[in-house]
Amino acid sequence: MFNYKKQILIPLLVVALILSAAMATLFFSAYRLIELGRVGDKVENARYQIITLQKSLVEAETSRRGYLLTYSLVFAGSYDQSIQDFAQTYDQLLTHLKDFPELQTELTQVKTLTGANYDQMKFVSQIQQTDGSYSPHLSSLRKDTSIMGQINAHLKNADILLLNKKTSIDQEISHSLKATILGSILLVVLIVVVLVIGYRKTINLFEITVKSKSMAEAMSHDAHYDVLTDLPNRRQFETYLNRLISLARRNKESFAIFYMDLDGFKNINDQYGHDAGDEALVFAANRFLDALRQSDFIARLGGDEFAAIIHRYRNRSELTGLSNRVIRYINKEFEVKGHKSQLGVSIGIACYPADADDADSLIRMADLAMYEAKRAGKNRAEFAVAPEGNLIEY
Ligand SMILES: Nc1nc2c(ncn2[C@@H]2O[C@H](COP(=O)(O)OP(=O)(O)OP(=O)(O)O)[C@@H](O)[C@H]2O)c(=O)[nH]1
Repeated sequence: MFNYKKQILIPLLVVALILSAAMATLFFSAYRLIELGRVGDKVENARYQIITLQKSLVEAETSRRGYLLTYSLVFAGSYDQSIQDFAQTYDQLLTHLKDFPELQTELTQVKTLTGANYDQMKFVSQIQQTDGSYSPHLSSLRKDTSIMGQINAHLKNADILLLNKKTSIDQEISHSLKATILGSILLVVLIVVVLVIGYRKTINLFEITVKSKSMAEAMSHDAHYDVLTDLPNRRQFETYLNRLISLARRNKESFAIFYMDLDGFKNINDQYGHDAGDEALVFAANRFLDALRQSDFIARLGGDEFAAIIHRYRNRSELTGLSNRVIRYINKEFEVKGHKSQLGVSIGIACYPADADDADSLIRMADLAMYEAKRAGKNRAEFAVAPEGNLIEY
C-alpha cells in the first residue's frame, strides 16, 4: 500500500535538511571569503602606509640636511611638512592596524625613535643657527646616525609581519575558495541527484496510481461480471432487475425473464474435464448472445444457470418463439477438446407484472417454471403459472 509519510514526507524532509546544510556551509564559506578579502585589503593598505611613513621620514631627513647645508627656507619648509606628514600617516597607520596588535611594539619603537630623531634635528638646527655650522657641539651630535637605521629596521619588521599575515590570509583564501568551489559542485550534483530521484519517484507514483486505478477498475469489473464468460453476474442481474421493475412500474411496461439451465452440461465436465466444461459454458454464453436481441440483458447466475431479460414483448407467443430460437441455438453442435458435443437448455419464463411484481418473486417463478421444463423432459420452455388474481397484463 502507498505510504505517503514513508515515501514522500520523510525523503522530502531528509533532502531539505541535506540541501539546507549544504547551502548553509556554502553561505558560510562565501562569507568567510569576503571577510578574508577585507582583512587582506587592510594588510595591503597598512603596507602602503608603512612605505608612506618611510617616505616622509626620508624626506624630513633629506630636507633637514639641505637646510643645514644651504640655510634655504625651501628645505626648512619641506622638513616641517615631512614631520607633519609623518604624524598624520602614523595616526592613520595606527587606526588601520587596530586588528594587528602584534605590530604595536614595532610602531611604538618607530614613534619613539622618530621623536628622538626630530628632537635631535631641531636641536642641531638651533645650534647651527646660533653657533654656526662649525660649532663643536655639532660634531658630537651628528655622530648618532644609527637612529634612522633602527627606525628602518623596525619598519621592515612591521612589514615582514604584515607580509606573513598576507601570506597566511592568501593561503586561507585559496583553501576557502577550493572548499567553496567543491561545495558548489557538490551542491549542483546533489540538486541533480535530487531532481533525478524526484523525477523517478514521481514516475513511480504515477505508475502506482495508474496501476491501482486499473486494478480498482478490474476489481470493480470482477465484482459485477462473470470472469469466465464476461456476462453480468447474479448480483448485477438482480440490481438491473430491481431498477427495471421500478421503471416498468412507473411507465406501465411489461417484460419477461428467461431462467435458463443447461441440459447435459455435467456430462461434458465428467467426460472431458473441467476445462472442457468451461469452454462449453463460454460456447453457451455466446449462443445466448447470438439468439437474443442486443437490447436484452443476459447474465450468468452461476454454474450452468443463465438468465435473460426480454424487454417489451408483444405477447406470449412472441416469448415462445424467442425461447425456441434460444433452444435451437444452444442445440447446435460444437467441439470441445477435439470432441463433438451438444447441449440442451431448459427455460422457465416469468412475466412482469403478470406473474409477480417484485424481483425475488419473479426470479422464483421463473426458476420454478424452469424446473417444470426439466421435469417435462428438458430442452424446452415453460411459462410460470401465476398465482390467482395476479394476472395483470399491460
Ligand atoms: N467446468 C465448470 N463446471 C461448473 C462450473 N460451475 C458449476 N459447474 C459444474 O456444473 C455442473 C452442473 O450440474 P448440473 O446442473 O446437474 O448439470 P446438468 O448435466 O446440466 O444436469 P441438469 O441440470 O439436471 O440437466 C456441476 O457438476 C458443477 O460442478 C464452472 O464454472 N465450470
